[in-house]
Amino acid sequence: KWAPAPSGKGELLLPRPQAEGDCLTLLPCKPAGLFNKVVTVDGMRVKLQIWDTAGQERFRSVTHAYYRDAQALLLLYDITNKASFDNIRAWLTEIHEYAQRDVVIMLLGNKADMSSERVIRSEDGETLAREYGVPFLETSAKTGMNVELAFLAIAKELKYRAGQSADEPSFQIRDYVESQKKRSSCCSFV
Ligand SMILES: Nc1nc2c(ncn2[C@@H]2O[C@H](COP(=O)(O)OP(=O)(O)OP(=O)(O)O)[C@@H](O)[C@H]2O)c(=O)[nH]1
Repeated sequence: KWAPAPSGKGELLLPRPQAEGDCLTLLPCKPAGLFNKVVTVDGMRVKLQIWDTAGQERFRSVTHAYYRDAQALLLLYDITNKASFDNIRAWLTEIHEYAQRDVVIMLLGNKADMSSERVIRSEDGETLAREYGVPFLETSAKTGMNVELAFLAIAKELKYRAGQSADEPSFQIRDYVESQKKRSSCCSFV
């Protein structure tokens, strides 16, 4: 239940709440959740076990243990919140230090439906993703835009890696995402 803080500092102990009652008042009181999602990839059912950090990332209290063994990491920022975007660099640095070397990383700019409150341009997300060589999508949990695609792309990449053989055509997750993604409409026409 208790684990060292990130960045290797070690001495500060932070809670990993497992249930509502485990929380401290200054720390997020929602338990980090585990969810299963099944996606069908080329006729094969792939079960993804998804760990939602449930707000702990805002307190930088997501410990290495949360993502050290993960095969894929979805990094989300909120397109209406600059701080959430600015935090992504720190997480990418941390992930490169502590996550598995071949972890699949995807950058998602969420709340794409909230165009009137947007402060992070789509191009800014694209530029950051390109800098780190990761696929990028803008998503909306409200409308569902690109949500299935994000999970499908991850599942395809993991399935490809698991069964990689010389005669199988190579799968490029960034190309796949670029070819499939829906873009949020920028303008309204009267
Ligand atoms: N319009 C809109 N609202 C969203 C979207 N995603 C989440 N929200 C809203 O934003 C608020 C926060 O959503 P959460 O899913 O709790 O966000 P979170 O970052 O996971 O928060 P924690 O669970 O505390 O980490 C809620 O009111 C959601 O309804 C989205 O894509 N569009």
